[in-house]
Amino acid sequence: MILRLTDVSKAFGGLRALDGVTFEVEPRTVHAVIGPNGAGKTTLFSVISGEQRPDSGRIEFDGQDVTARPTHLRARAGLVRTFQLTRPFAALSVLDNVAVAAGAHLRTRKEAVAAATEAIERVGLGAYLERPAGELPAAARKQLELARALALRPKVLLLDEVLAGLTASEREPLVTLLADLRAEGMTLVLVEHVMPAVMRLADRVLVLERGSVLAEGEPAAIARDPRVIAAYLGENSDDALA
Ligand SMILES: Nc1ncnc2c1ncn2[C@@H]1O[C@H](COP(=O)(O)OP(=O)(O)OP(=O)(O)O)[C@@H](O)[C@H]1O
Repeated sequence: MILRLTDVSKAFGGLRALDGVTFEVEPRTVHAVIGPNGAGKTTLFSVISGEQRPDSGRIEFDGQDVTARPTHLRARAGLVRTFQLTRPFAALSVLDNVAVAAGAHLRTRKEAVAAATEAIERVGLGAYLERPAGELPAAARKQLELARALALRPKVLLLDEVLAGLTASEREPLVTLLADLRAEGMTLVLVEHVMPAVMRLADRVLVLERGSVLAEGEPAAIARDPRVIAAYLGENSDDALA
């Protein structure tokens, strides 16, 4: 077990964004989190990464209780997230955007630049190293966000809708990269609406509905689960099986 949530709850006023969520992630696996809008997926990522503190419950990462640990220390230990809306420093180069992220965790600028360059090449942005991030098209910004996370050399990478807004041909290399990262030993947790990619990548799928776990299991079983079809997959469930 590399990540475990036990009975995690988080409310905003009277709204229970997370309501007693328990689940476990095995190392070297891909765990997808799906569910309708407002189900609590983003909040789940925020409490795992430490941007928000749960009201109750416990979060363990790599054998340690990190429930009260600040975000930067979780990231330094290898628990890293990406954001759905990417906000790069527009005037800085692609390299500097990633090096700034890496630099918070590495001792020297030289190490940060090396880690950043490696991550940028890995995501396929090598040709844009010196270009201002503000000039990147939307698809490349997604790659930049992924590079910022990879430069931290995560053990567990939390990916927030990294495929959203991309065309099928733009998705393809990213899906391949994620599969490669898993094969190399990284653990991935992804919030994703793109069901064919979820079905292809995920070892396990967690389904959230109104802050609670509706179902958890292997992708094929989840895609057949009548409760999941009713709550989320609906008419697209045939596509999901593809
Ligand atoms: N900071 C906040 N303050 C108040 N309510 C919030 C806050 N963050 C989230 N919520 C509410 O908590 C619920 C869960 O939101 P969350 O963003 O986690 O869902 P989601 O599954 O990520 O949705 P989506 O698929 O639309 O991104 C929603 O009803 C949302 O309006």
